[in-house]
Amino acid sequence: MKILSAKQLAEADKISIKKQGITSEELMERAASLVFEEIHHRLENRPIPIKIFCGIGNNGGDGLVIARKLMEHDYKVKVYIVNYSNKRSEDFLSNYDKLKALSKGWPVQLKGENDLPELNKGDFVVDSIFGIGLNRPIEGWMAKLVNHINQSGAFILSVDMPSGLFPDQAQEKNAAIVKADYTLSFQAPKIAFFLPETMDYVGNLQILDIGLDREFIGTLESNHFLITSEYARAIYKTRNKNTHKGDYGNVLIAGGSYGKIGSVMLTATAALRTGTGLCSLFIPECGYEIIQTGLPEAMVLTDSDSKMITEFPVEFEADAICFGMGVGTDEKSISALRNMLEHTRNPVVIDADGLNILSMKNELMELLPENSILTPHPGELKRLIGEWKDDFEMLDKVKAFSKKYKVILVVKGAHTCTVQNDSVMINNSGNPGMATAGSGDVLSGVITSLLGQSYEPISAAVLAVYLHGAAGDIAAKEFGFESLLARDIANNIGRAIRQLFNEP
Ligand SMILES: NC(=O)C1=CN([C@@H]2O[C@H](COP(=O)(O)OP(=O)(O)OC[C@H]3O[C@@H](n4cnc5c(N)ncnc54)[C@H](O)[C@@H]3O)[C@@H](O)[C@H]2O)[C@@H](O)CC1
Ligand SMILES: Nc1ncnc2c1ncn2[C@@H]1O[C@H](COP(=O)(O)OP(=O)(O)O)[C@@H](O)[C@H]1O
Ligand SMILES: [K+]
Repeated sequence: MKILSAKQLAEADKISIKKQGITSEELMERAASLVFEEIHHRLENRPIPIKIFCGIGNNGGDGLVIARKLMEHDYKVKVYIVNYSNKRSEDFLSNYDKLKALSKGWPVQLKGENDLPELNKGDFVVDSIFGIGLNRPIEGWMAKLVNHINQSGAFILSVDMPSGLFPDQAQEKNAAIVKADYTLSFQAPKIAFFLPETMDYVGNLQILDIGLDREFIGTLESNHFLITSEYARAIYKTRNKNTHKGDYGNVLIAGGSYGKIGSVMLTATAALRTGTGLCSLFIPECGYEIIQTGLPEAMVLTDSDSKMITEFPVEFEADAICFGMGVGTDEKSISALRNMLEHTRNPVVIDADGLNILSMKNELMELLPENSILTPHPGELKRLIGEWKDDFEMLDKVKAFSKKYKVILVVKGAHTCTVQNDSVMINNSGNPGMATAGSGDVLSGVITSLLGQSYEPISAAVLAVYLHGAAGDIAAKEFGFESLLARDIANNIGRAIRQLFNEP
């Protein structure tokens, strides 16, 4: 699904109004009615105090429509107009009149910090102050209002955007932004919903299709996409009946050191669970019995060193190679990675200490085969690309790095971003239970497996990230966040694949 900018969405509003022969007020009625329906569906006429904060632009206009519809359904509604200027939008004004006609009274006008209304824990707040029209940070008494709403303990539903959040540009530190429990956003996701510095403002996210012109949206260019299950399904390749293990890749996973053999075991388990035909590990000698006993499906080659990798079996003909988990950064292991890169033409997967080695020995970057996949978490990423001042600069630096070295970066996090050149594919599956040791090792195994099964490198990365998160979600249903182990993610990859086809 395309992630669109505020400018593109405003354009799509305009074009849709024209093509559908409707007024902007009718479009507002349509969009806000969908929000009303979501609220009505959840509250089921319970007498919860609903407090709606409306700005004076079109986001505020949405709030007025929502208020009117809720009143028509006998909800207990109080409307506050955040009256920061006299420039009310036309559609705000006509809905203001409609609301007045219905309620026979005036909404409460807020004009300064002395007007902040009482809010209680059990209240249901609708935040309709600013949407995608925000063009500067919220300041002065309105910032105090935002903090007042945030500290109230009320349930907060934001309409289109949490007010104060820029959809597609960097935010000032300590900016006043509504911290929503739930955001109902119109038509397309906005990038700020997924970036580490701003995702917490959004709460649960739902995108409402307000029926903007599909043809026009199809023509809009965006470098940013949200990975959906439909997209993952389209990438996935089914198996023929007439087939054998040789059709599903022979992968080689090189890693581990004394005390860290578990990492490669997790990677290999995940590769096998993702369908790899033949899985071999290259590990220091100390891991031989551990792997042969713990994972009989895998084959093992050992280094001459008992505790770390010092060489690479360059004669091994692998369909995909993964290097790095648990390796350490000893000079001897660095030469093992150099040796591997000097003898490999196909894209490889580099994770963990493999990435740390690349950061230490920049010249090795030049040896990476085109379209190799690097899977840094934020700490490893900093070592690779240096510090960044905000998430947008981070994305720019990652894009530049991808172009310079012709590699794919999988920037891991709550919403993992897979970056190739200028394009960013954002993942929405997964959960906080996956913040546990070894879950990154599992992801590398899934990616390597798909690479070995002849998926295009970018498809392997994107599908793997999606399935890894979906498998984590299935595992969390069984174990809860706290008990989830990395191996549970690997063991649920099959269920995540079946779920793509609604076969739980
Ligand atoms: N016909 C349409 O265009 C539709 C618009 N919709 C709603 O309209 C919203 C966008 O409306 P608007 O463009 O009117 O913008 P907003 O309602 O988001 O903001 C209103 C105006 O406030 C001013 N402003 C921005 N930041 C400010 C700040 N920090 N302090 C003080 N003033 C500030 C700007 O001049 C801005 O245009 C969407 O988010 C959505 O909720 C929906 O009703 C769908 C249809
Ligand atoms: N809150 C979260 N939501 C979704 N996914 C998460 C979350 N926390 C961690 N993950 C996923 O778990 C993995 C963690 O990887 P990493 O930090 O390398 O762990 P390790 O080094 O222990 O293997 C990544 O794929 C990341 O996207
Ligand atoms: K809002």
